[in-house]
Amino acid sequence: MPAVPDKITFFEFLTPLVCSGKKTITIRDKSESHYVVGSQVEVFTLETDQKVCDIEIESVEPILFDDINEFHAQQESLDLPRLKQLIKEIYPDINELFVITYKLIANNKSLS
Ligand SMILES: CC(=O)Nc1ccn([C@@H]2O[C@H](CO)[C@@H](O)[C@H]2O)c(=O)n1
Repeated sequence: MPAVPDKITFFEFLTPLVCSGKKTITIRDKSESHYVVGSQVEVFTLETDQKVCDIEIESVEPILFDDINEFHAQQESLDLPRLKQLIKEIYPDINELFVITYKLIANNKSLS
């Protein structure tokens, strides 16, 4: 792993939201919290490892699962119950998570 991570994966079904600029945060565990503010990161689909767009990291902040709220859901472009369910599926026993905020820089494909 490079000192400054330059790649992030998302579930394929979420990548249109990331690459259209609708989804501007992701919530990850500690192992994926080492992104550096100001760095550029390539976005790939988890399932097929396809590059879909580039983002720039704007912030990385700790959060507890119980503190995830409507505001995060809006930034995720997901319903809050759906977001919490997804996070519980991905990180079943983890309470200490990180909100990674990013902005879209460039698109690889035109997503319609
Ligand atoms: C290895 C890998 O790709 N992991 C993950 C982990 C999370 N997520 C999404 O981030 C948000 C907060 O967890 C939700 O929208 C999740 O669905 C994702 O797409 N991919």
